[in-house]
Amino acid sequence: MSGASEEPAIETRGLTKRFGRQAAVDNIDLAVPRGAVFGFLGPNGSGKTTTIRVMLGLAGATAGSVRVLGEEMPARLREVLPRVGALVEGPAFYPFLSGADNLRRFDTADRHAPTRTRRARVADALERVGLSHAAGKKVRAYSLGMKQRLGIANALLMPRDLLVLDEPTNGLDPQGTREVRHLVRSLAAEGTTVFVSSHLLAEVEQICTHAAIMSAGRLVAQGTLESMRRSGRARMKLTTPDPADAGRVLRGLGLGLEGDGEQLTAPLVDGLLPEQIVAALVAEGVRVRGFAVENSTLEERFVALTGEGFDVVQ
Ligand SMILES: Nc1ncnc2c1ncn2[C@@H]1O[C@H](COP(=O)(O)OP(=O)(O)OP(=O)(O)O)[C@@H](O)[C@H]1O
Repeated sequence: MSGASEEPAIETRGLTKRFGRQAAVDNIDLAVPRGAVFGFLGPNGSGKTTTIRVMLGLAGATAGSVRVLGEEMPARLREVLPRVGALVEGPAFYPFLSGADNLRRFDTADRHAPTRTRRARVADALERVGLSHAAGKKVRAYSLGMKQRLGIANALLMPRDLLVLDEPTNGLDPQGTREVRHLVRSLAAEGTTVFVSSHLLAEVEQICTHAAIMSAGRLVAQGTLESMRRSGRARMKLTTPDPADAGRVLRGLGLGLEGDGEQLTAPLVDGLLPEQIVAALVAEGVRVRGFAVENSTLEERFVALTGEGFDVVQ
């Protein structure tokens, strides 16, 4: 049993989904560890939603395999889905029913959900997403953000081992975004694995432990946030009143300089330690006022891997 619990929460092997000749998802091997908050990043159209749909059995794969919570999908769909909460393309709510009544309807349709505790379950889910005050309001009067949160409440009606959220903060105002972030953190603290797709880098940096980057249907990077930052090239940053001399020394060490004036930066190169750079500068009489080594940011990694800029809205 312990072996099973150590299997990744989601694992794909060679997963491919074609629409005609286009591979929307192209041979991806994704591994989402249990307990992770996993950010699934990529520009629009890179294949995130298609991957999620195939993962959840909403669409069939052209090739490859998917395991969710240690079970083969879609063969074990009926066993797996009750353990998975999902928000994909917003569920269809009845606009003329209240938020609470809509959740009750979804809960009624779930054969695993006991009737006796329905009322409390719905109230709890609404409270978790900050919608208690609007429980009795008709959904047609909800803002987009409120509908989004109601969708998450729906995914949270029953305890879940895995929560899959496709762009959960789309359309949310800053307050709503903060609430969703807070919610994701508290779910993770309770041990739920959260898989969240996003094109918002800041969001992923703030809440995720792991991330993967999609580009044109391919998985171009995945791992812990730390490892993704590390795998980019670190840079040195020098402040000196002697930029001309410093430039000469740094170029002599094989560093490609950027910047001018008193601030010089350069990507570090293999086999040259920061302390060796400082020693060489000092030996040549360059006055070092400041010296720092900075890891690449996730944004730099993303741009380097996908060739696209990133929407860094908070
Ligand atoms: N049902 C479909 N039929 C044909 N092509 C599709 C279909 N669904 C998606 N695609 C195409 O597959 C590619 C990947 O789309 P997908 O929606 O998975 O990307 P995404 O990364 O989720 O982007 P977005 O954030 O815009 O939803 C796109 O080029 C899209 O046009």
